[in-house]
Amino acid sequence: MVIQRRLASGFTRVLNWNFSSLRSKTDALKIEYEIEGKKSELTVPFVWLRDHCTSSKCFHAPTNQRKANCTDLFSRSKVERKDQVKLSENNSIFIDWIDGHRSEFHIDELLGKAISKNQCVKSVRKLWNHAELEKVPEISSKSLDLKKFSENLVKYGVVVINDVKPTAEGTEQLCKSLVPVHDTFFGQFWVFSNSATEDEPAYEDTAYGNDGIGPHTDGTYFNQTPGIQVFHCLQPAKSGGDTVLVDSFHCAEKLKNEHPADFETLVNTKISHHYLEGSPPGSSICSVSLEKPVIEIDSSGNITQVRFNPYDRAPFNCLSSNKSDSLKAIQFYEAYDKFSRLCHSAENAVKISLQPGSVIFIDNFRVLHSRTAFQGYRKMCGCYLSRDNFYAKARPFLSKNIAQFV
Ligand SMILES: C[N+](C)(C)CCCC[C@H](N)C(=O)O
Ligand SMILES: O=C(O)CCC(=O)C(=O)O
Repeated sequence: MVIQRRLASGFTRVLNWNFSSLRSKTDALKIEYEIEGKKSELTVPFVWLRDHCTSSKCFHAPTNQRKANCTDLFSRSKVERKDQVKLSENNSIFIDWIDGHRSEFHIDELLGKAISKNQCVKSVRKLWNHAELEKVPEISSKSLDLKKFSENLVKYGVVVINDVKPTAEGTEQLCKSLVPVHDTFFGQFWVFSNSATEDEPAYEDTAYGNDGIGPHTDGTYFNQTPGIQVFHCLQPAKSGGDTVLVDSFHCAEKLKNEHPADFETLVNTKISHHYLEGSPPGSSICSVSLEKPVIEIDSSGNITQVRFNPYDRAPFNCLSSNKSDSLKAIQFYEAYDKFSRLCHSAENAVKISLQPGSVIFIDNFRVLHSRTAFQGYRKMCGCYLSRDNFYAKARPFLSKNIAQFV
């Protein structure tokens, strides 16, 4: 049945629909539609449609929560006769289900929910290397523009807020006003240096010394990785102690282009990280993550998280009596080595010298941080912030074309 509708251009128009069979004769609806003159079709299982019914019986609009618990979806998702499906003037599809319930689906709403937007994620992030990020984006705390802050963090994975009171209290206040803290055993808010005191407690980690530390993400040994890393250098070192940043998504994309098999290996091999404190190791703090991939991707292939910390890797207990496991270990090391080289390449690094008054926010799922060795006393403060809560708060601020993809 062909339906002609006159609509203003730019709107979606349903051209045709029919029953379609996937597993049984009539378990899906094939919808042919047109957007700006471009024809497409989509086969929508009836069970999907029933699951997305937004009638007040199935959906609680004030909370945007479904009412159904999915225990009887299939028995309710039956449509046997063609006259149980109707198309309205305004491109809504009505379905009268076997149990007498009626659902309405407007085509734009249906397509908006059915088709993944993940293909567009890449256009929102601006991946960078040394040449492409001339300067870490900065904004002032004096007229703190949350939209600008959020957009920079989403785009570049890093942003600096200037004109902050150069105290731990001032920093903590600023952070907590932006996003809820992501607490860990290091505490909600930390003050640390290379010379431990009661106010600047040290943990058994290189961060509390003055050696250089290579690029890494923090908290790889947690299943809930800290989302946003915040640093404020309250007292810079006499020399050294610079921060070096690397966009690991850029490195991962480069790996994917140049060595696709190695990229796949890092996506498909799961490894574990640990943080062990005490004597014997792990007797006072024993944080061990489940096995997770170094590069995590979504169902469209977009990179969603990099967990990279060569230092904090747990024993790689991947071997067995089966030789193919040993071969897989070699493949992993080859891939990890290539990725690590990219993460350590000067071509991909951006150096910044943190100063009192400037607080840096780093997306710990994406941007690696490292520190050069230093001489003299150096005092830092900071915290982890919840990335989920950042996005929950930021999406309404972000321009629509960014918000729907992150
Ligand atoms: C940030 N803070 C100073 C509290 C802890 C630093 C921990 C660094 C650690 N190797 C890791 O990767 O997590
Ligand atoms: O001291 C620094 O600048 C950063 C140390 C570090 O890498 C960390 O805390 O994760």
